[in-house]
Amino acid sequence: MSTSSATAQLAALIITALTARSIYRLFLGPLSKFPGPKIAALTSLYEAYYDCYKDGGGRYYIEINRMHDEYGPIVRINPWELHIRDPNWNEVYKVARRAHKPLWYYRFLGPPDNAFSSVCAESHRRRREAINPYFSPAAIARHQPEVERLLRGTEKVVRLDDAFRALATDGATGFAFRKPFGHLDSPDFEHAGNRALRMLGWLGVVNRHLRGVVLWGFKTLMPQWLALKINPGSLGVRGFYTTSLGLSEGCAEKGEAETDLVRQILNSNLPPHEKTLAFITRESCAVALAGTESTGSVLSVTVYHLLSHPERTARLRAEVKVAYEKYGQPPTFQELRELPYLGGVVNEGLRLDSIAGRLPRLDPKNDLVYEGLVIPKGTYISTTQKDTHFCADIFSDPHDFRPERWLDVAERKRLSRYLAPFGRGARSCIGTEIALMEIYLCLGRLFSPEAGFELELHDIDFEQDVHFFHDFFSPFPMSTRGIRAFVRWEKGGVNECY
Ligand code: HEM
Repeated sequence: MSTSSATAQLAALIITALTARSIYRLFLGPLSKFPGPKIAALTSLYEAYYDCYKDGGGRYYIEINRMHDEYGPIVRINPWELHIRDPNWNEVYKVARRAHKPLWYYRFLGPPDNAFSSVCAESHRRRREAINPYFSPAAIARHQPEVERLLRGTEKVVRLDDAFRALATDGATGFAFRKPFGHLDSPDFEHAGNRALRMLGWLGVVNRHLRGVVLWGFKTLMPQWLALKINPGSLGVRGFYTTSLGLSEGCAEKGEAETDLVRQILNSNLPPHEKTLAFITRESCAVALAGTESTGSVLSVTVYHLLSHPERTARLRAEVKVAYEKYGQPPTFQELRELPYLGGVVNEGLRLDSIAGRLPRLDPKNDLVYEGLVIPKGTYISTTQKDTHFCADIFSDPHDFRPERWLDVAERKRLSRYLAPFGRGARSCIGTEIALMEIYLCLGRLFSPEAGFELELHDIDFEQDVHFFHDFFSPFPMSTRGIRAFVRWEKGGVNECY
């Protein structure tokens, strides 16, 4: 057979296979009965366009919302996934369902070799059980002095979003390795590294669509000079892993009595091949990364909203002051948690910010039902917390930051049912209490009578600099200008902050 006829046959074969796949996806497959645009049912390139390119990427959530407006509460958003926009439906996240996470979507995190990105419920259960004791109430309480120590560094605020990301990074790494990375000590709060995390978010989304090639190439093949040219903070991203590796090594060499995440994993029942240094580093790195952008972003947005409502800041200051007087010393995390107005502030911050991405799952064994429609087992199905958090039927004027909505006890009970910033079910956030501790202590100290300084926002455009625009799983605003403020020290003097 000549080369040209072999090529023609191969081309004919590919065209036939693609045509057969298209007919199956559009007319014969089990998802063909669900509403949604044909183009999304036909190819995932439609999603890839919004995720990787449109308006800088991370914009498929806007298109998904448009689809819901047109087609109703359940839509087919790609060839294999249904999305539901209904605050009262969370069937797939129930613990008893033991749903899996789809590999293709969670590729934004790299290989599925840690609790966060584990694909099947069984391997997740094993890995989560291994690290769970390290997140016990006693462990969280032990972490409070470390967070307190870190907070003393927040007095030298430069750019608020960088400062809060540095605090979150040091909080999460200090928890995992018992030794923070030290980002709060950096004069600009590791600004370049924070920028790089944003790029990593976008790369992760591209990685999802290119079957994992991007992150692998970035980590292993790309020379350092090129990575630096593309983004000066790239070293920060690589540094995140190499610093974690060094700290994991150090932890592993310490005595058995030591308490850190590495020692916890070494003492667990995981099989030996999941206790290698590389494996442990990826698990602890995943924990640290999961706690970095999320908490940093929530704190930034919450403080922005407080500072842009002076009457709310004043109310918070007054409440915190009374607590200082009551306890005669800085209130602890648990004491701050009792403050109703601060509680409303934290809930509003978590509602307006937190994770941006949809959270897909699949139940491999059982069909699901939505409003009489049977969703066949093995179908990827997702909901997005933000749809509920911004649902006007539940949270009136949902885009407003309004801590007062949480003050009435009965109303708080109703609203709490719909607030799920940390996800739901067996795969919900293991770091919830650490995140809350950092947020409560940070706000409690920043707006305390002993803070020693006041903050004033400087040249901020809400739509550009604060409002969630890109879904790189974590939410990112349109611009990279950050949240800037003047720091007015009580003893006089002003530091302008960028
Ligand atoms: C405000 C801050 C935070 C928010 C909003 C948040 C939110 C979430 C959400 C929604 C998930 C579920 C993701 C999914 O279903 O795919 C998750 C998982 C996770 N989070 Fe967080 N998180 C925060 C802080 C933290 C912190 C401080 C840590 C650790 C120090 C952490 C560690 C993790 C880990 C390890 C998982 C995976 C759990 C598993 O699959 O078993 N998070 N987080």
